[in-house]
Amino acid sequence: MRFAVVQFPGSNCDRDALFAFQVAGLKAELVPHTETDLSRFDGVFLPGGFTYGDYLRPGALAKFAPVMGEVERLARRGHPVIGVCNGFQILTEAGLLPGALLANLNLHFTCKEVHVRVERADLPFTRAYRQGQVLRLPIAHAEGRYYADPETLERLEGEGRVVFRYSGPKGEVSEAYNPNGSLNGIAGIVNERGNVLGMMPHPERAVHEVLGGTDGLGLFLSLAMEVV
Ligand SMILES: NC(=O)CC[C@H](N)C(=O)O
Repeated sequence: MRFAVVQFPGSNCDRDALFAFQVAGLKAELVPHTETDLSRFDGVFLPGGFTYGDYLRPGALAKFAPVMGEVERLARRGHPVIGVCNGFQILTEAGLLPGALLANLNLHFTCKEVHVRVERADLPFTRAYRQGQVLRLPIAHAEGRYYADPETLERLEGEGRVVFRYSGPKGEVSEAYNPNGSLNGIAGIVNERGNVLGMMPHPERAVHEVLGGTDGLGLFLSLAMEVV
């Protein structure tokens, strides 16, 4: 499997993502936001950062980048598409995932380690984990509060599309462990088809002991298990 890691103006987690793919033994390449042909890739990763300075809203300008037509095409064809942090914001702005990422309830940029519970371990992104497994991952965002209207939220929960939920170290879900005020403690979701993932925590920053943890590696190893 070969992955494209898209570099938008203002991306800052692109090289971390590339490193994570390499640690998992996957082929990945950086591609510019101006790329209009991703046909040589099997999947695409939209990294975190501050694309276009987060002007208007995070992701609101990046969704118009030339590469996004190809991202949509890959998503429609069922290829894995992953958006982390700013990448998640871009996927919601582009309409590839429902809902929105609003300003954190505390109105602060929050950079710390949190725990998330794996709610679905049967997806191309999570099959190296167990359902209910608790991961320790870093977050670093000012606008990570997941919001969706009540009907959408009910659908997401009913269809099992919440993939990661903020929790305590033992998997306890409570507002005390919700770092940004996300509805239902949602940290990551998938689309209906299960091939487009958006998440606020950074798995690519937790793939080696030297980074302080390896709990994010499972996401990349899961993709490596995928047979194309
Ligand atoms: N690390 C990131 O991707 C930051 C996301 C976004 N720019 C925010 O602060 O909400």
